[in-house]
Amino acid sequence: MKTIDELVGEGVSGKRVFVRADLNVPLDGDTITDDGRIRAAVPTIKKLAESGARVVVASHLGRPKGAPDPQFSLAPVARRLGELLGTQVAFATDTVGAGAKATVGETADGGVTLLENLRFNAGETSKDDAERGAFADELAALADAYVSDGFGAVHRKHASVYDLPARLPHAAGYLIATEVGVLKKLTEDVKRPYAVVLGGAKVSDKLGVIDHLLGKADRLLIGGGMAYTFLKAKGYEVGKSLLQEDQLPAVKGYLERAEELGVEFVLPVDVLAAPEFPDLKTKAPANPTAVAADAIPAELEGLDIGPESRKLYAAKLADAATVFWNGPMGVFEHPDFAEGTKAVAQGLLDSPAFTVVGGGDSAAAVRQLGFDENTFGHISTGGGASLEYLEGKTLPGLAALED
Ligand SMILES: Nc1ncnc2c1ncn2[C@@H]1O[C@H](COP(=O)(O)OP(=O)(O)O)[C@@H](O)[C@H]1O
Ligand SMILES: O=C(OP(=O)(O)O)[C@H](O)COP(=O)(O)O
Repeated sequence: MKTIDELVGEGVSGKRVFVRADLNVPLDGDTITDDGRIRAAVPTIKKLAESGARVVVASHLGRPKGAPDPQFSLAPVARRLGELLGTQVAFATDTVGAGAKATVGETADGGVTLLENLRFNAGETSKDDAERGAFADELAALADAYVSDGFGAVHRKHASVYDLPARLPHAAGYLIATEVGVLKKLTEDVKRPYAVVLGGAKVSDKLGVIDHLLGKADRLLIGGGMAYTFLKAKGYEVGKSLLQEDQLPAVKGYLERAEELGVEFVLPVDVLAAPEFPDLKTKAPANPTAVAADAIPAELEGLDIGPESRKLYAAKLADAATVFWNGPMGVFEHPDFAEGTKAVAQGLLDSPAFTVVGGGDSAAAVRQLGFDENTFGHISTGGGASLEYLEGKTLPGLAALED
């Protein structure tokens, strides 16, 4: 895999260099609520601009349906990127159309242009190779070289991630190198005890990784929406909590295998529950009740781990040597359900463990809850991508960079 330094060493001055970044940031209207992914993209863009390249940056944002949709425009991101780079970032109003061609054509040596959302084009995410390839051809016409730096999207077989590097001289950017370097350590020479904390809401995406982690980790701490499928698998009632009914047999299998292998599963002993999912806009008080995890009343929904579980999870992190954490412990966006996630973040800070936090929401949670991100070993910009890497899967966007 060629590095960006090698590419720059070959000379990029005056060349159009396409940077596939992951600038998929959370937005409230057109206000960016967490700019971590934009900041993570800066070193690569800066290096190329300082080397005289005409930098063409592209990303997806959210999941629009293959056509322009103003709520997913990257315009606010262009403004923020410009502030962070300390330069004007030209924004193309489309991705490969007349607007993009004109804006890229006007980009000076050392200048930066951001294209509009890649996913405004059906070809970007198409499952049809020819349709994706045709879109990749249009993207390739805008550039002379390609730098892959959108780690959060390298697990996607999308045109800009997978097909475009085959059409241009290509290299891996600084973010890809950092992310892969840290995750590699977790797959190769992990220091033990190795604890993995899993939570969040993308339950079916994440259950698969447990199968793999059973052979790697010493301890698995389960919280967030996925905890309830485990509690149910143990025969407990979970009321109105998030439940992945079809995964119950698999989860029962994980619990049995863990016992055979001597891997410790840590599940909540109590949860904070409420009759309704909280209003995340008004943040109106939700009046949660702490209830035992083996008897959640039928009319309640578990929305965070409870106070006893917070102590338990902190204790299980205190003597770990390595921790990987993906997914918040509760609906942290509402203050009534943020304490579990805070307790895990604090537990990691109090522990001597080398800590990797992965995932868009997990990283945002750490920052939004007031923690200094620099005190964590590594905050990954990719949730799904880091989990799939740890699973040992071939990530399309990384495979495409190999020659
Ligand atoms: N008990 C729960 N029930 C429903 N949603 C939950 C629960 N716990 C956490 N969540 C939600 O999970 C979301 C984050 O999940 P996910 O996208 O899987 O994490 P990440 O982006 O870090 O990989 C948050 O928006 C949070 O509100
Ligand atoms: O937010 C992302 O992934 P993550 O929530 O797994 O960290 C990436 O930008 C990928 O987005 P996608 O899951 O819509 O392909």
